Amino acid sequence: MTNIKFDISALKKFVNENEINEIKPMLNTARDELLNGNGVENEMRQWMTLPTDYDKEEFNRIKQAAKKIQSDSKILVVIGIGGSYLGAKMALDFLHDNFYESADSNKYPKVIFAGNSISGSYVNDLIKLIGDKDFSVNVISKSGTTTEPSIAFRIFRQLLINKYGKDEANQRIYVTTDAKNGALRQEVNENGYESFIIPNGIGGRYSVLSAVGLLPIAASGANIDNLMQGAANGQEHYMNAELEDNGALQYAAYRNILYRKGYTNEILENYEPNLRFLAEWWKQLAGETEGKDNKGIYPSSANFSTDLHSLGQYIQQGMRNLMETVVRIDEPKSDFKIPVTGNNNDGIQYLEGKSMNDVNNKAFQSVIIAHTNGGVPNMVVNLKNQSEYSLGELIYFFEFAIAVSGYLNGINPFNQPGVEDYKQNMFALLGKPGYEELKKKIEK
Ligand SMILES: O=P(O)(O)OC[C@H]1O[C@](O)(CO)[C@@H](O)[C@@H]1O
Repeated sequence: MTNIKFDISALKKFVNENEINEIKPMLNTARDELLNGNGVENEMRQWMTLPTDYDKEEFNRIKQAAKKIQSDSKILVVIGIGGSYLGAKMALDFLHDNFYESADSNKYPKVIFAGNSISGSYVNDLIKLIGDKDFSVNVISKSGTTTEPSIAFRIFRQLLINKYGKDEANQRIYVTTDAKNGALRQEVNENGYESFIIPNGIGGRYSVLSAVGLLPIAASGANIDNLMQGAANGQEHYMNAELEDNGALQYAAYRNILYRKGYTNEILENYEPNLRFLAEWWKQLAGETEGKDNKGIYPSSANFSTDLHSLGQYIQQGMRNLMETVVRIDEPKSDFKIPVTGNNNDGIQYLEGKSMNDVNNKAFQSVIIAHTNGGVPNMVVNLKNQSEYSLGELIYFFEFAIAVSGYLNGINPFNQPGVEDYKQNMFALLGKPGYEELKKKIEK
């Protein structure tokens, strides 16, 4: 039993039946490469068994740390970027109510993210928000040398020291990093911070079910046992089931069939505002995994019905290189009845007393019909609900599908060499020692 139903009924006019049979042998080869480890960079597949094979002692320490943060902090500042940020942010939004960050009554600390931009204004605003409130810091970086989180850590560590003194500040800093290497590991060794490990065989974008995601998620009051159980269910199913019964494999197959026909851009969509960051997380997962060797589906996102009033025009009638994947929630967290007012000045009297979820669902159905008529293939990931368990399975669904998709498209799904190029230039322009030659070259 899975909590996801992958639906391709809107693809009929775009994909012939024989096409899935034609791609199946290649898909199975890609799947086997992933499962058996005979693909490139096979040591980076530790995420695949993480939901069942994780450090239980560390898992308990994460829960203990979360309890301590809940008891002594009103704010947890989570510092990280890319895979060291997006998974936790996505999960928090997905699991909590839409305004959890601004709710004063929350019995759990607000979890606020930092170190994911180089904005001085953002830092000032966050310092203002913290004010005289008690806070802790969870700094997350596998390399320990990423510029954005390094800057933020300097700032918020100093703020902690100024407020609490060095000894107590050290008790309020939680570090998630490599087991042995990197600047942060050295800081842990020097200062005795509580620390958690990003396993060697897990890249940032596949790390949400490690301490990277688990500590912020647990600190926010969400249930990480259920999250892991849902992911374990996903692991069991998607690693073993054959194509006919395996939504993740089907998703990998169909998006590649479409890609090869010229649908080079995929838009991940939702109809619930707190799924916005699901797409942000997915964009890194898909983009860093697949976009290399001058190929790969370009991952983008849209939030409906909001963006039907902005991007909707382009999707309906713009360049026909788009495909859409909708993540739809079968049982939304709650519903609201449209008020009865007794007049029709706004023209929506016919909706009086109707459920907003029903209206939302009709919007979803209408969009699928309109967009497919307009020449945009649509796939739907139906997810049962927004529980921790369902999210765990959804995370596994996408990780597995995108990794298979990468091998299927003949690239290394586990590296990201292209990200380095701008960094080299930035280091040179900022005058980092060792980059003198490059600086001269750029300036010339
Ligand atoms: O955890 P780190 O080492 O700070 O890296 C953060 C992110 O930066 C990247 O390396 C790209 O710059 C991502 O792959 C990664 O998720």
